[in-house]
Amino acid sequence: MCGILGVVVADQRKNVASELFEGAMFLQHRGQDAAGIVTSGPKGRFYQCKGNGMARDVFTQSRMNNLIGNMGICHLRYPTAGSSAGSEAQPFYVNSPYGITLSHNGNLVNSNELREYLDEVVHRHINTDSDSELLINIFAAELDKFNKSRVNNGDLFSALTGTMDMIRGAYACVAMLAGYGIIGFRDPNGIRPLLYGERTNKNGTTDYMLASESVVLKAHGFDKFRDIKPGEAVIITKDGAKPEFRQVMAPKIFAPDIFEYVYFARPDSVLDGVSVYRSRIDMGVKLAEKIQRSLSADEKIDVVIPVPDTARTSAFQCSVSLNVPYREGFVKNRYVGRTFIMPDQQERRSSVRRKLNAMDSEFQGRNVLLVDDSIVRGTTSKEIVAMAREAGAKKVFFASCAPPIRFNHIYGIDLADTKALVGFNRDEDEIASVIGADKVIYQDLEDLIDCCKRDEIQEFEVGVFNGKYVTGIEDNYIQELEKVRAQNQRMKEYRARGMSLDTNVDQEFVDVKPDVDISIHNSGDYNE
Ligand SMILES: O=P(O)(O)OC[C@H]1O[C@H](OP(=O)(O)OP(=O)(O)O)[C@H](O)[C@@H]1O
Ligand SMILES: NC(=O)CC[C@H](N)C(=O)O
Ligand SMILES: [Mg+2]
Repeated sequence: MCGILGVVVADQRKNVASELFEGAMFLQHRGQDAAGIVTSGPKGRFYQCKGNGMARDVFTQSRMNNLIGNMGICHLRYPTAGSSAGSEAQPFYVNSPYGITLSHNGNLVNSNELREYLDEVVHRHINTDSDSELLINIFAAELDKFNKSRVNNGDLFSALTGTMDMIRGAYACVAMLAGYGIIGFRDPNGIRPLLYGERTNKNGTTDYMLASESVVLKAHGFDKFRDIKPGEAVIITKDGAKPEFRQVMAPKIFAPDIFEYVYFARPDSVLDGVSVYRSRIDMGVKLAEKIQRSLSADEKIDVVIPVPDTARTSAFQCSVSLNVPYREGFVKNRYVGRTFIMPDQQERRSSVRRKLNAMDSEFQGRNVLLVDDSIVRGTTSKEIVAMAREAGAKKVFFASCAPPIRFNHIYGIDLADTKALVGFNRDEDEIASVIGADKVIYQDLEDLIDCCKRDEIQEFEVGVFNGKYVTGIEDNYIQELEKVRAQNQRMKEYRARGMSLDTNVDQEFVDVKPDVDISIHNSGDYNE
């Protein structure tokens, strides 16, 4: 689940790069694997800086100095399709037609079909395994159909209609046309979030921002903001004209991904009118009710302890509702990022202990209720339960604000293959025994939906819990996804064992891209 951002400032002499960098810091939790900025400056030229790593590592001062122009877009990547190769870092760029660059959050679920079309019908070269590269090329091919030396807003909107007719899946995007402006659009189910905001300058001019989460807009003074609607697009030109909005595709069932509220988004964001913080408070209330129904009289809880960081809001409310003391029994190392979105399982496992440390005083001789937002692979929960026992806990109950995750997430959250999910083919007692807890208590799906539901949103994308995906998927999509994930994983292990691909080529790796590959326009390398 990536973070995307776009800014156009009215003052044409100003460089927008530093504002994009600061905005990226507010979206870092959405993607830690790669970061990129592209700006558009004089003569309609693009200036790019991107590569693997966190924003602060990729966007060094000297690189930032080279990013000129009063408009630009940014991307924080958490790979969910293809690999984590440097060449798949975004924004993507195509030079024809007009020079387009694009940042994508989400996943396309008809990649095979699109790849075939791009190759056989419109003859466009695809250089990576990324679905986002397919998306930018489909948009470029649609724009090409006008065969004009210059396009206008109407053409761009029509090309987006053509693009949305072809692509299937989840997508919130910010694109930029060289020397022209930035474009935001969101899939017709509104699965992934995207907001638009305005900031009025002292001289009466207006700056514009597009971002994945409201927290960026607020922090940067874009205080007039709203969500882009499902199937809607906006074009913000660099000349200061009033932005134009258009419904480029009729909206379908409005079904934002519920996982944004469970785990992904920052608590201080409001997405599609729903406060992430409030929804997590409500999750704590409902979870407490479920816990009361699930525990017998002799299963007494002495203390509620959150699994930092995301679960803290719900855990606190849960303790209030249960009328049981709340204690921060695990201290989080603030220098370790989110473990779940790390691409490598080995790294995820060792990170849990580096990230969290148990204080014996809060566990010793007590029956503890550990509260987490979700249990995915069980990596965190297994370690956490062991740490609670090592710290002297008598009984360890484990509660999850989300229901059991039993299916793939196919819209931009790399939740692991079904077989790697601890909830796959296991009931709650079996899960408790795998993670070593005395009991596991899960939120019911209807309750979770109730916590997020508002008048305007009645449905949510909840495929990870029930296997029903709002867009449907192309045949073999999941098998293909799992195959590529497994190949990437084996490739990493293969390299970790120091085996050279040149001397010992395994047939299955022949079509897997190396971790660091080069390309012409989308190179992951950057110059100082
Ligand atoms: O079952 P697992 O595979 O371990 O995944 C679930 C855990 O991963 C996430 O935490 P993470 O450390 O990524 O982020 P956080 O600090 O925001 O809680 C999530 O909040 C759970 O704690
Ligand atoms: N998490 C995301 O939104 C990822 C976007 C895109 N599918 C990629 O892998 O780069
Ligand atoms: Mg967590």
